[in-house]
Amino acid sequence: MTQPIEEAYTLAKQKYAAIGVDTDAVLDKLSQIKVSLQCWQGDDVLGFMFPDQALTGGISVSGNYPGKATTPAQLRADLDKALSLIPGNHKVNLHAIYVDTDEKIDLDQIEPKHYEKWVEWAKEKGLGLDFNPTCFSHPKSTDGTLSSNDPETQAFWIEHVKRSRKVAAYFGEELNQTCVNNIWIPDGYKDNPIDKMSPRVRLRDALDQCLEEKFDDAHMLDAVEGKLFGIGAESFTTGSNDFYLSYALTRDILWTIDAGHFHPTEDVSDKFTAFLPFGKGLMLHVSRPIRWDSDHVVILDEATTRIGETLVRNDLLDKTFIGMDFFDATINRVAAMVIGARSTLKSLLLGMLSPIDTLKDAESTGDFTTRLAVTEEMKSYPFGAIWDYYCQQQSVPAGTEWLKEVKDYEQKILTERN
Ligand SMILES: C[C@H](O)[C@H](O)[C@@H](O)C(=O)CO
Ligand SMILES: [Mn+2]
Repeated sequence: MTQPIEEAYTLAKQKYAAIGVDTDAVLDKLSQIKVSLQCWQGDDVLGFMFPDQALTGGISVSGNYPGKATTPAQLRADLDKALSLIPGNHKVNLHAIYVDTDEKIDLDQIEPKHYEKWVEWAKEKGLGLDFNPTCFSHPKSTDGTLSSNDPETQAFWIEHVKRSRKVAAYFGEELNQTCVNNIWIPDGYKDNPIDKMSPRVRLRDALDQCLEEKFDDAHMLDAVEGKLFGIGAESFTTGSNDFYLSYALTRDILWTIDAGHFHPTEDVSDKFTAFLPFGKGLMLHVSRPIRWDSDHVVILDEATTRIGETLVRNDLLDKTFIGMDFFDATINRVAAMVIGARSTLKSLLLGMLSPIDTLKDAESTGDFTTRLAVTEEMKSYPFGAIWDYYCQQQSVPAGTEWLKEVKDYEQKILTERN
C-alpha cells in the first residue's frame, strides 16, 4: 500500500467513524457485491454468430474506435484486462450471439456445448456468468419475434429462448451460482397500431411456453426487460415496462429495469421499492441515457448515485442482480468497461458510506431538517480516499493509474487488430 493512500484513508476513516460509519465494515460489504460486466461493450454488440449482420432492434452503436474484439479469445482478453482494473470479484454478461464454436448454427440451435469455452474461462477466473437470448440483428427479427403473428417466426424465437434458458442453467450449475437469463425483444410498431391487445397476448402466451421447463433457482433465474420505445418502434412497444412488470409479478420471475428504458425525467431507482414488496427480485441494467436510450458509458452522475443509494439504504442488495448495459465505440472499449463498472461500484460505496441509521431516525421522528442537512454534508465527505484505499486493498490501481494500463494494452494489443 502506498503511504499517501493509507494516510488519507486513516483520516477519512476517522471522519466517517465520527458519524457512526465503520469504513472497514463498508469495504468488506462492498467486496461481496458482484456486478455483471456486459461483454457486448467489447465488440459493438456484433457477436460471433453473424458478425456481418447489421445491428437492429432499435439500438445503435456510434463510433469506430480501433481495436474491437472480433473473436471470443480477443473478447475474453479484453474482459480480463478490464476486470483486472475493477475492484472485486464479478460476473460477465453474455448474449446468445457470443457462441464460441466452429459449428455453423442458428439461434434456434444453440446448446450449452457452444459456450463451453466461456465456462472454462469463467471457472479459471472465478467469475459468474449471466445470459441473454439475442432476439435482434437477425433476418427473422425484422417483423417481430416472440409476439410475431407469423407462427413460424414466433416458433423460431420461442425455441431460441427455451434453449437460452438451458444454456443459462448450465452456466449456473457449472459455476455454482445463479445465472440470470434476461429476455428483451424489440417488437413494436413505428406508427400507431389499431390492435394493441393481440401482440401483447401473443407475447404473454409465447413467454409462458418459453418458461414451461423448470430450473433450480440456485442456478437460473428468468428476467424480463421492458422498454419505453426503440428506434423504429416509436409508437408502440409490445414488451413495455407495464407489460413486463405485470408479467414478472404474475409469473414470479425477475423484472429487469434498464436505466435507459423509461421517460428521461423518471427516477428509475424509485421503482425498486415499488416492485420489491411484491416481486421476486430485480435485475438492473445500469446505463446512461442521454435524451433517449443512448447507452452511454455509466458515470457517477445523480441517476447512478441514486441507484446505489437506494439499493443500500433499503437493503435491496440481496434481491437485486446488478448488470450494466452500455456500448460506446467512440472511446477505448476496455476503458469504457472499466469506467462504467467502477462508477457503478462507486455509487454503491457512496450509499454504504451514509449514516443510514441516523438518517432513518431523523426521518421517522419527522426531523427532515437533519435529513436534508446531513445528506448535503455527506457530499463533501472524503469518499475518494475510501475508494482509493478499496482499490489498493483489492489490488487494482487507484485514481487514474488504471488508464496507463489500458493505454499500454491499446498500444500493444488493440492497435495490432483489424
Ligand atoms: C444489447 C441490448 O442493449 C440489451 O440486450 C437490452 O438489454 C437493451 O437494453 C435493449 O435496449
Ligand atoms: Mn438493457
